[in-house]
Amino acid sequence: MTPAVPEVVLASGSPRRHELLTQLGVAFRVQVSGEDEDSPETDPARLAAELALRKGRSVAALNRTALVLAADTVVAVDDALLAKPRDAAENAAFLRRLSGRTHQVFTGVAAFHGGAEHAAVARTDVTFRVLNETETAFYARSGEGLDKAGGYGAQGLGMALISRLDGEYSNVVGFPLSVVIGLLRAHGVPVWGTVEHAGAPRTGAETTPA
Ligand SMILES: Cc1cn([C@H]2C[C@H](O)[C@@H](COP(=O)(O)OP(=O)(O)OP(=O)(O)O)O2)c(=O)[nH]c1=O
Repeated sequence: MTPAVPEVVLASGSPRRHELLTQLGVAFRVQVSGEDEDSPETDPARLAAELALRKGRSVAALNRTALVLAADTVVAVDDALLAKPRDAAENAAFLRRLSGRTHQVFTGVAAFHGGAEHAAVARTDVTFRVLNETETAFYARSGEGLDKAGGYGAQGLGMALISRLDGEYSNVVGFPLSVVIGLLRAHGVPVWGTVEHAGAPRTGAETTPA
């Protein structure tokens, strides 16, 4: 009996997530839930998991046989959570807050398949150089940070703001590949053309007779 390879549905509008999943050689469809991201949760790791689960749940309900993946990235500095800046002025304020210190990026990835759901969270510590006002204003005006949690993109010009990363880089840009690859393999989806079961528990709903 060969386990069936489920269709993969990515419940995310993030171009970074599309690109990273494509790079793994996974064929997938995009369906976005448009879930509202408000939550009273203040713990960043729990918030990232909760929002990823919320983003994926409604899409999973519409795609019961597929493996549905959703993600959420949360940037935390001290006790504050930095969402996507509203405008360049708020983006500059975020950068001043991050300048010369270490903050945490958490991405929750949720997987839904055969009626079961599961979320895992990755953490990366990111240290910013001390930024002067000219570079803060320049970066904020570039607009690059506006659609990104924390107000910067480590994959773009924002790379120049960072002096150190502790943890997985792909997690910072919104899709921790170690977690994603583990989830794909656990559900029998080939990564780079290879099916390699991670040994995670499989439910009857995930297998069909060959
Ligand atoms: C810190 C950081 C965040 N980001 C991005 C990743 C996410 O797309 C975004 C965080 O917002 P999210 O709410 O996690 O995701 P999204 O709104 O872009 O997409 P969707 O809800 O449809 O899945 O910030 C970067 O691209 N680079 C970075 O360095």
